[in-house]
Order: sequence, then structure tokens, then C-alpha cells
Amino acid sequence: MTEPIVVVGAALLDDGRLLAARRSAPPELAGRWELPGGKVESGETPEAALVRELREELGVQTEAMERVPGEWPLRSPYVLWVWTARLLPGSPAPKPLQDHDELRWLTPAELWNVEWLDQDVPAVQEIEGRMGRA
Ligand SMILES: Nc1nc2c([nH]c(=O)n2[C@H]2C[C@H](O)[C@@H](COP(=O)(O)OP(=O)(O)OP(=O)(O)O)O2)c(=O)[nH]1
Repeated sequence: MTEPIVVVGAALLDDGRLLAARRSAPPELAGRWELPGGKVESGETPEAALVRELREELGVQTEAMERVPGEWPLRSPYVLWVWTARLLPGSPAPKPLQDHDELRWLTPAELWNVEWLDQDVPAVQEIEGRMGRA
């Protein structure tokens, strides 16, 4: 059996809103919305991978906060793990530098206004519950 490879996704929260990112590639994922992030590299902690991916993809400085409990299957062998994250003071605003062509900050009421990747829906539902409690 192939070992799962962890993809970390960020529930980047600011002022009670969640950042959603629209993928620009590959063609089968383009146009759908996801949590920004990417694959954990060997020797890297998931939290460090998250901070690195958000810097590369969005040009932001962030801090991983808490793991959102759960593990969601993506295309084999990948699985999605999610952390909440926040922008550090003085961080630039996120820009779609890599992998995305549009970003949107969503309030809890707007969470389902974007077409999330099917495989991200259960993770976003879990985040929705936490935003409600925040
Ligand atoms: N980042 C991210 N990837 C996701 C999500 N949902 C989902 O199916 N994926 C898939 C897309 C990709 O096949 C894989 C992650 O790849 P990626 O392209 O974001 O990661 P990466 O930057 O490390 O990739 P690479 O270009 O270095 O290969 O997981 C999600 O919410 N966030």
C-alpha cells in the first residue's frame, strides 16, 4: 500500500472571514475553490509547510494556529490536513501569485457562495462549525 502524502490546507482567518483561493491549474481543478496550501516536503513539519506554501502562493507572512480535526482523502495518495492560520502583524495582503487566479475573503454567511472542490467540502464544513463558535 502506498503511504498517504499529506497536503496541508490553510483555514486562513482574518476579522472573522476565511480566505478562499480559486485554482488556475491543472485543468481538472481550475476554476474551483480551495484552501491555499500544498504538499508537505520530506523533513518538514506540516505547520512549516503551511507557512512556506502561503508565502510562496500568496506572498503573506502567517502563523499556523490549530489543527482542524480530521483527515480528508484527495486523489490517491494524497490526504488533506487543515490548520487554522492567521496573518502576522505587518504581513502584506494576500495576492494570487502562484496556482490561483482569484482570492476571496468569505464571512460565515458567504462560505458557500464559491464552488469549492468536491473533496474540500467536508473540511470547509468543519471550519464553518469553528467559525460559528469563534
Ligand atoms: N493546496 C490544496 N491542494 C488541494 C486542495 N484540495 C485538493 O484536492 N488539493 C490537491 C491539488 C493538488 O493535486 C494537491 C496539492 O497540490 P499543490 O499543487 O497545491 O501543492 P504543491 O504546491 O506542493 O505542488 P507542486 O506544484 O509542488 O507539485 O492536492 C486544497 O484544498 N488545497
